[in-house]
Amino acid sequence: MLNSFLGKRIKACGYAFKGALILIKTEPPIQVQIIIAILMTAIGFYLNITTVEWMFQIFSIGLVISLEAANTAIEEIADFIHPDYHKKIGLIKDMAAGAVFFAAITAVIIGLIIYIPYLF
Ligand SMILES: Nc1ncnc2c1ncn2[C@@H]1O[C@H](COP(=O)(O)OP(=O)(O)OP(=O)(O)O)[C@@H](O)[C@H]1O
Repeated sequence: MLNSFLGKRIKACGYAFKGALILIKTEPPIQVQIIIAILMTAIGFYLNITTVEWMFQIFSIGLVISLEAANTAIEEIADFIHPDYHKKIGLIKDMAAGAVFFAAITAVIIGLIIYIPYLF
């Protein structure tokens, strides 16, 4: 029983990893977020930010990429369920994009709080 529980969890991790790879390979918004994440990580090393600042930066990057991934999945569902134009589909897609917007604004504010003191 434990074996099958563990086996299922390991399989689920495999599917999740496969999903992450698909997102990285095929979705330009995710690719852009990953480039920004790499750039911010390089800047973090260059300016030698503190452990707490690293924690906030990594959390912000994870939050934005995760929500971008969820937004992509919602867009896929919307297009699958209703490929034609519909006001409601537009609303659903805009709301999902709004979630990414909230995360992105939060990440920018955190970034400013971390980096402004290093610049002045
Ligand atoms: N089927 C539809 N019906 C109504 N409005 C739509 C529909 N598809 C897209 N839209 C509108 O166009 C906007 C962009 O939709 P789209 O699916 O191209 O998202 P996107 O963010 O540009 O996609 P991607 O991230 O793949 O570039 C939506 O937020 C919505 O306002």
